[in-house]
Amino acid sequence: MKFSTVIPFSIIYNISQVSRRTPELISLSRNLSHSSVVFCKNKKSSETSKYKAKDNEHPLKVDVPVENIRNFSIIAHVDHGKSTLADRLLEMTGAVAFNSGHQILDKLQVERERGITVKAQTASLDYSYEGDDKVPSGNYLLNLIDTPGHVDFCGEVSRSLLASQGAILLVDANKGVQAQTVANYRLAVSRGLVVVPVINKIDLKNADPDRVVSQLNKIFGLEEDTILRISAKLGSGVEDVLKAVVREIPPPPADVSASFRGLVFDSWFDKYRGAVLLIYIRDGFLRVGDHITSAQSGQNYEVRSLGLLRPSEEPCKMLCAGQVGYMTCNVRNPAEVHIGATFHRKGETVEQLPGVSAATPLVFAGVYPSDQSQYTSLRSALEKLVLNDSAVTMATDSSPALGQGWRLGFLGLLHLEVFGQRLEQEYGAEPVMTAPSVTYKAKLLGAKNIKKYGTDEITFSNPAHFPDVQIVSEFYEPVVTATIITPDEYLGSVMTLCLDRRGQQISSVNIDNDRVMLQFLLPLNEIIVDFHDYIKSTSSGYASFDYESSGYVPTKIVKIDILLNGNKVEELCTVCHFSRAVMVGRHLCTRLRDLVPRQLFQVAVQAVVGSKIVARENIKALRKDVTAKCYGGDITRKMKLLRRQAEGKKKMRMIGNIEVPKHTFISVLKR
Ligand SMILES: Nc1nc2c(ncn2[C@@H]2O[C@H](COP(=O)(O)OP(=O)(O)OP(=O)(O)O)[C@@H](O)[C@H]2O)c(=O)[nH]1
Repeated sequence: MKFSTVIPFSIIYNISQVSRRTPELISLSRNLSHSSVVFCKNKKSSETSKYKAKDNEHPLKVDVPVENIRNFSIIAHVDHGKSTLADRLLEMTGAVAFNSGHQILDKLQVERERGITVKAQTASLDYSYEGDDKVPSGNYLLNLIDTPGHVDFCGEVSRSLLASQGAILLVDANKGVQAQTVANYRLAVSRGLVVVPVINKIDLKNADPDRVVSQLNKIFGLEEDTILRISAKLGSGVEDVLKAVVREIPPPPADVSASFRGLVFDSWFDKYRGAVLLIYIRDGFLRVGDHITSAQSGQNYEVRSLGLLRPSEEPCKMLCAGQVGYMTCNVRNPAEVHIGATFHRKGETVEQLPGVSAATPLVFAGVYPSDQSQYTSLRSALEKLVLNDSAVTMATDSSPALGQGWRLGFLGLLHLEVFGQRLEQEYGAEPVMTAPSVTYKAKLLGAKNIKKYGTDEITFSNPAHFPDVQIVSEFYEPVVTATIITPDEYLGSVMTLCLDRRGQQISSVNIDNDRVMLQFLLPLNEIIVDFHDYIKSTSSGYASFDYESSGYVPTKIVKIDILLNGNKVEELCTVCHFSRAVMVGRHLCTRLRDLVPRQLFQVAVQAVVGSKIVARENIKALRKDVTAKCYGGDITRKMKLLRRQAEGKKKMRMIGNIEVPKHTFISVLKR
């Protein structure tokens, strides 16, 4: 069977001008052996590409039918070698030169600094397959998506899988199956993807691939002969991965002859072109100049540019069914972009493609400009960054101390940290980020209160919105099911840590001779700040941890108010479990004692729950030496001066109002 056919662009264009849905066109396009990929190449890439133009008269070529396209993601636990494998695949397929640099797809500064992937990246690769009993030889177009491994970026993995029919599941030959391996495998299988299991780092001295094979077999039921063994670093066995992708992963279920349907699964902002959308063409084709509509918002656009990522942008005039590429259509307002939206041709009605359900944010933090004059520029930076990181939710908020700002929702603490770092590095913004919190629920008492709020259950993440306990029958807090895989020897300390954090054990399974997989139900509030660090330090870095949201459970939470000299400071209040109130109160009081500037009189810092004071610190008074002018003389003279000073201070304390500078609030509120 011959796949490559060259069609002058003008023919395709003219046919489609007549009518896209006529039976003639459908049969013609089928006869053209699924003329699915039409793209132009710039001079440089056409030299390196395996798809050499058959004539130089026209820059457009038709190659690679849908049957020869493979869309796949690389999924794994953190640091199991996804980006390294992606580099090797790019090199072996000629997309980049050999040894062109480390981690080509980790483009962000934050990724290079931290050595982790935080953003899924796409690359289209050309691969010439020799053929076997299952698939014929030919030129294949492989669309690879390198995904992040950390649990906080699972939203990226989830979106990447939307545009994939298969996934390479990478497992470290030394560390074996880890918590995120389990989570990613389950996610891929639940989406109906074909999983290609690959054991990486077999070159390591203490690699034990046989043990990993038995783990994969025990946990996922994967057969030994389907598991590949490679060293992504050295490149050994990587060719087999390419072959397995072509052999095992099915082509996209695309219909070239149907009306155009495309799914937006990622986007970023370009200051010249507006929003750049990463689109998976499910059916039909899309050309520059086409008029399209977003099924989600009903808004119309004209396609300004199209292209493939190889891995840098390579413009083309057309994208066809099965392909993954980028598109710009002069979207200036980032809020118009909906990840998971289906695009179709203007005036047509199509069935929407299944999108992604929005990731549920678990951790919330306030973001405020350090100066209100920077409000507009910070808003624009936030909107652009949220466009690139659609797992973040954004709602306006205000604080008496920090002014107008936003309350942002994140998938975890690392996500929050990375977002703050990207804001600074990519947009030069230096906002104030407040301490993270979670969303609580409160069931209301009495018909009057239910009528007042319009509901019998209110939710709040901002401690300032904590309802009056008199009107609440029950509080609820979010919990997660945590999966922890740890070596036997650390089992005791890991379990102690979980129980300390109010955890309830669900299960414990031995996954091999020296590793245990634990499942715990843990309150989210207990793990958002430092749980991951503690797990790593109690297990010398060997245990891995992953979690998924498990709804809400009844709880006893209290609001801690902070009083300065008897006056309540609303912005400093916080919410915690009643058993932690004394500890949290003490911590806040100590911080304030060190941060609030000393006054001429002593100031009491108190942490109060309801009417009970749970912690107190004193900020000592500034002492003026009123006896400085008394050289020698009678002691009673000195005593008189000191007595007068003490009386004055007492008066001041009664009427004195403390001036707390803004930076003190910022230091206490921020993490
Ligand atoms: N010895 C050896 N080291 C490897 C191999 N593959 C990757 N590494 C190393 O493992 C570390 C992590 O590799 P990455 O490719 O960044 O891992 P990753 O899965 O992309 O990491 P995240 O995206 O942050 O989850 C790097 O130091 C790599 O050099 C291999 O086959 N052998």
